[in-house]
Amino acid sequence: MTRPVLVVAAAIVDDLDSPRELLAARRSAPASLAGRWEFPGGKVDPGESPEEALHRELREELGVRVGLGHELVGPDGGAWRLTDTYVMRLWMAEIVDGIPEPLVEHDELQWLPLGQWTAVPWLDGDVRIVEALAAQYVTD
Ligand SMILES: Nc1nc2c([nH]c(=O)n2[C@H]2C[C@H](O)[C@@H](COP(=O)(O)OP(=O)(O)OP(=O)(O)O)O2)c(=O)[nH]1
Repeated sequence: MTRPVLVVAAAIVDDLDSPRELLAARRSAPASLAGRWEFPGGKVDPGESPEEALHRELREELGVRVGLGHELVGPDGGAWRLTDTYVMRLWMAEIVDGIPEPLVEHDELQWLPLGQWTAVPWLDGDVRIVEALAAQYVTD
């Protein structure tokens, strides 16, 4: 069996200490994934640490600089299995510079209010992740 490819992504929230809104990104490509929502991020390049890759992807995809919070540790060796090919690690994050825009790979961004984090059609592999995330932050 070949090793899964590591994807790193961010659950970008308005405030790491008290999240009210989560940033979801709608994929524009490839056609099989277009129209579904995901956590911004991407694959780790050779020689990069996961955190370096995440900062690079967020700069390229959204034009923002972020501060990272805790990692949402998954059930698959600490990560989240997405498909036969991909496994993902996900960090909480907060924007420290820039206004996010859908620069590449996405055609829309949406700040989802707490209580509505599962309300858009996420990629199949992300559904259980966003449910686990939402369960951490209960609406008052
Ligand atoms: N970024 C991201 N990818 C996800 C998520 N959920 C999910 O199943 N994936 C899948 C979609 C892709 O098949 C794969 C990651 O690929 P990607 O297209 O984001 O990676 P990348 O930015 O490095 O892409 P590229 O340079 O190779 O075009 O993981 C998610 O929440 N975020």
